[in-house]
Amino acid sequence: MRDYPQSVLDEIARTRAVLVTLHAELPRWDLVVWTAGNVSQRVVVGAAPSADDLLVIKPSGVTYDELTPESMVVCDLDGTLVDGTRSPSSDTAAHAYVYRHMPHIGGVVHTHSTYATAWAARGEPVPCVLTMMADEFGGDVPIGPFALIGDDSIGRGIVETLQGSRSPAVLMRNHGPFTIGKDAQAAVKAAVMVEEVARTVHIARQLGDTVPIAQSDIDSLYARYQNVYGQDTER
Ligand SMILES: O=C(CO)[C@@H](O)[C@H](O)COP(=O)(O)O
Repeated sequence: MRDYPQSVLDEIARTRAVLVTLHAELPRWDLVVWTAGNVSQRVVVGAAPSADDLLVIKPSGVTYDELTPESMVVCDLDGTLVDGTRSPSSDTAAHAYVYRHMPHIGGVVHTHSTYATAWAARGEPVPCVLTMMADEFGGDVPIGPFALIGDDSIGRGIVETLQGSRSPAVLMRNHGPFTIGKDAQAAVKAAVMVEEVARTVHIARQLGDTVPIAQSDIDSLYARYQNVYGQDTER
């Protein structure tokens, strides 16, 4: 790690602390059990995001209450360990692939949250029938391909599915949700939101047919939420 400038080392230390807080959000919102799931954040090494960047991620198989800044693992974007006393998450290759191929993405989250994973088990996209879905996902929550862990397959499935979508979430078939964002906090928010809408639409389906939203309305809602919501001009 000594080959990196102090500014990068400082950002790594800050990111390690941020990731402890963000990992705690997964059990807080009932998105994981035991050691399932993981959160990572990109650390930009040069003047702009590139394949030379680093990622910080949780150690594999460690329970959430044991996570500390020091336990967080640093890898390069080939998934090779750069700094850490434990093995990196078993999903590190998937996170690294996303960062290599989506330079605008700064955070990746994976959970096994119940309702989103149930949709993944059925291989059916969550239809955009809620204004909240239009706001957050700009349309349906897509299904990604079945992919075995251990190489670039999961990461490739995430990127191939999301590159053409406004959604920050993909339901990898038979596995569960992966979410992306400008940073890890944005990706954690998407993980919370995808479980919420997966649950609501599931319950709606149990009560009867859902009613689609016109594409023009989805586009209008998405544009407002992404560009106006929460800003001073909203008030
Ligand atoms: O989905 C998987 C494995 O298929 C992972 O999310 C595990 O559930 C958590 O693995 P670690 O991050 O602890 O290695």
